[in-house]
Amino acid sequence: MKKPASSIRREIFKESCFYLGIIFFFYVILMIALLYDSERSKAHELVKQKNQSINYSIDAHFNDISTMVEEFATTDIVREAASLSEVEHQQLTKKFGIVTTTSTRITHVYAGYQNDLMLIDTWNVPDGYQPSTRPWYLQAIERSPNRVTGLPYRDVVYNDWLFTTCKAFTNPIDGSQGVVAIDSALGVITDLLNERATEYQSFYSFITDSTGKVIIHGNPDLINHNIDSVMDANVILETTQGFTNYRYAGHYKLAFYSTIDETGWRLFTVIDLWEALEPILYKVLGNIVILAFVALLLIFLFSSVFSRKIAQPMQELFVHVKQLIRKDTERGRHYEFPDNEIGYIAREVVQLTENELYRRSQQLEQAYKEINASHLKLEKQNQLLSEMATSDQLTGIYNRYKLDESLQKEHVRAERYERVYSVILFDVDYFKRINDDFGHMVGDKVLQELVGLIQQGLRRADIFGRWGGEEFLIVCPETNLKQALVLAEKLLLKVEAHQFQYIGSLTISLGVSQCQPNETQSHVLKRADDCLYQAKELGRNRVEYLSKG
Ligand SMILES: Nc1nc2c(ncn2[C@@H]2O[C@H](COP(=O)(O)OP(=O)(O)OP(=O)(O)O)[C@@H](O)[C@H]2O)c(=O)[nH]1
Repeated sequence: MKKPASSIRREIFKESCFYLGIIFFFYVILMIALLYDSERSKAHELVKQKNQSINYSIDAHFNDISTMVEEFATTDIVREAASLSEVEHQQLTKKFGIVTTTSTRITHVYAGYQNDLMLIDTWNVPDGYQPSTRPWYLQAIERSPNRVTGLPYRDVVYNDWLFTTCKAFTNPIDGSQGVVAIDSALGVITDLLNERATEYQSFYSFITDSTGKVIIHGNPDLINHNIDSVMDANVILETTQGFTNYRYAGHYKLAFYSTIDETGWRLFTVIDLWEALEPILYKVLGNIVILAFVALLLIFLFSSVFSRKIAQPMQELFVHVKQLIRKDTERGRHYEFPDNEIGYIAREVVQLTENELYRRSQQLEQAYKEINASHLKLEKQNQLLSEMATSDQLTGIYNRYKLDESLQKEHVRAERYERVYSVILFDVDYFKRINDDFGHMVGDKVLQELVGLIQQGLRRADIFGRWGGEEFLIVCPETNLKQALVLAEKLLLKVEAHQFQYIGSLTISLGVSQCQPNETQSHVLKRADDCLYQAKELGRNRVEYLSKG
């Protein structure tokens, strides 16, 4: 039986690998999609939260300052200061100073008047300083009765960027105008902007004013530039807040922008999109490793389970059938096929195979018996043939051919060992008459009866055969003439005394001779024949011999 090219176990392993590979592939795709969505949402959420937190802080900051400015703008001593005395000026300046020192976020609190009176907390106003010409004063007058919040300008003393919140008012005494203002340092806001979101290294924020001009940015060179110089793309910021993606300096950015209510500024919070999505790669790789391990485990599990359930019974069946076909009597361990379709098929196949083998072995056995029988028959026929070749058909004793052969052997043996043997040649007297009187059939019966009678008087070692017609020869090994004569006489008397069926009595004549040294067997026979002839001549029913042997 040809060995199968593959095995069920291998097939199961291959199929498990294939299908689990497909599941693995789709799972990885799904995982990437889900992770992408989750990481993207997380990044969106974080950027938005951070943006809103900064927005609230800045808004709160300017809200406090605006409240103070509003309060100062309605306070009598502030509004009327241009009409008041130096002492009252000092009182107001002192008040401004207290506010400045109690709040770290406030740099200066001051008021400028139409008559160029300048009252400020700690700063020594230089001679000739005209507040009414300063941008903060002019803007506040221009926007009056509204407040101006967060007007950026560069501090003349420290060259720092400051934000002024200011509001114009009218002196109720003389109707002149004035502006009260509070400065807050850029540092307060940049500190807020620079607070990093721990998750993302690329995180930063910047602020533009309502016209799109950059007013606060980590890179000071970009301040006062249009938003176009910060973003490659022309982002249309029509809504008050939202997400935007853009490319800047070769990096994809994710940004959330919102409007700071108090100032009308736009606050942008930005991260590198790659940094947001990078964890996906590591998570996917990590998951792939875990999943590959799980997949291998599952493959191993599936293979072993299916192998046990399907492959093992089939393999056992394969081995079983192979053993049956090879007539391997040394069966392996006993295996109980499962009680399912496979087991059913296996048992049927085993049964069929065993039946077929039994049928074949029966056939073989039958063929073997037939061969044996014909062999026996042949042997019998051979034996018969051999018997026919050496036996006389009528009497069953040795024929002439066998007698010749036996005599020759005995002659050689006697010569070699210097031993003696004798021969007795005898013939039925007047046998022709028996044939004539009783018929040939009776003659045959008489010859058979005579042979039986003679055999009774011989030794086992004597060789007895039919010499021809009604003439018989006895070869007596280790027997000298004297002993042979005794035997011949005995046989003579025995035949004479016997009553034959159909014919009654008959006689025989015998010629006896003993082998002499250096003569041939023919000589021995010739002498016996001569003696027989002589016995016939001398009246029959007698034994004759020559005295020399
Ligand atoms: N029934 C029968 N007769 C045989 C057989 N062989 C030889 N004979 C007969 O035996 C007879 C022998 O006759 P003869 O040779 O004249 O000798 P005899 O009649 O015995 O006379 P003597 O030998 O001289 O006593 C013949 O008639 C043969 O035909 C045989 O196998 N069966």
